Amino acid sequence: MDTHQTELNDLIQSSVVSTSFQQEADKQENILRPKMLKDFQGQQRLKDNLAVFIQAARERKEPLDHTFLIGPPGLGKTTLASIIANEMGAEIRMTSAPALDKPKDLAGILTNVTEGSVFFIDEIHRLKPALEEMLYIAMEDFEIDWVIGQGPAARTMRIPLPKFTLVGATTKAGSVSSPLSSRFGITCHIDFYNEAELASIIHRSAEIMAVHIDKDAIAHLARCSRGTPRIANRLLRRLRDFASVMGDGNVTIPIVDHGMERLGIDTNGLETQDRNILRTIIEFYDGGPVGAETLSISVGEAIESLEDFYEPYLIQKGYLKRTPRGRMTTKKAYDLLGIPCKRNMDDNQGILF
Ligand SMILES: Nc1ncnc2c1ncn2[C@@H]1O[C@H](COP(=O)(O)OP(=O)(O)OP(=O)(O)O)[C@@H](O)[C@H]1O
Ligand SMILES: [Mg+2]
Repeated sequence: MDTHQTELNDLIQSSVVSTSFQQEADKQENILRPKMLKDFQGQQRLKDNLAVFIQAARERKEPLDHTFLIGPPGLGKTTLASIIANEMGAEIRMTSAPALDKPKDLAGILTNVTEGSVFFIDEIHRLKPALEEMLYIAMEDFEIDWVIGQGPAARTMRIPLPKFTLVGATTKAGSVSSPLSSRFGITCHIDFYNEAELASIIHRSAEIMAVHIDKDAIAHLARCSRGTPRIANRLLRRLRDFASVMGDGNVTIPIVDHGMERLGIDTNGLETQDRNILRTIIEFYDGGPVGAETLSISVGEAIESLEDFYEPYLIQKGYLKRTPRGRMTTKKAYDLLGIPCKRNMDDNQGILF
């Protein structure tokens, strides 16, 4: 076998994707993860559309079009990726862009995917440019260009790939290049869940976990869950602990109140760090504008978690605004913290009266 062939075989044999990222995934989370679309609560429009696209692809006996999942952390992107595979009756391979270092890493996976399977890349906005270019061709033409050998002996080989579905997920749609995002045939924006949707998620999780929680307590917990299923489930687990240690095992309104108080979560679902962010902008920067980097240092939070986790919810709830000059608090934030507002908050320049 010539060296070129050996190199090629190595590439095809190498299964560089680390499954450890999957193994490390919170086991508790996996237990509660819905497997099929019918168990995925809320996001009705998204589900209805996806159901049509999946059914149509199945009827045509084709893989589903490449699908782009966009939304803040914990709203169900990974869950939807595996639901897509389950609904298509397809295999799924999961990886995350930061785990893909060299073109070989991506090529190794692409040449190993099976016909009709789902290839999930989490945090796709972090894909390196060279890998992104390889992905363009793979997505569009189902082949990759692979350079074999070095120097004058180098040859480019076009390697055909099986037809697969790429599912890409990101919390930062703005950081994904337009050539990449335009190659997805289906784009799903996942929004924060409303209280009724969260209530049905909590109801379902409580049944799976065999936790007794009354209807009022579910509604109360839904209000405290930041519009996020992952948080709703996490809080439910903590409330189960409080209920079994401090009560009779049943999660009731007093247990929810007690638990939220101990965990530093208010009735708007804001955590200590949310209030700290708002208070810092008001007290240190006179309500803003303040740049994200300065703010992240002031509150001792990584810029990624500030931008991806904390800000989207504060913005959605109307406590914070992103302006070209930085972050600004709104009048609602002053009211929340009980700080008198001396500024005209409609004025983005922040001029005092
Ligand atoms: N629509 C839903 N119905 C029921 N449970 C849900 C739903 N969406 C998410 N969950 C639950 O929330 C948990 C977190 O969801 P998931 O891991 O899919 O979020 P994610 O968007 O991938 O987050 P990240 O950006 O951090 O990767 C899941 O384990 C699942 O139990
Ligand atoms: Mg995920």
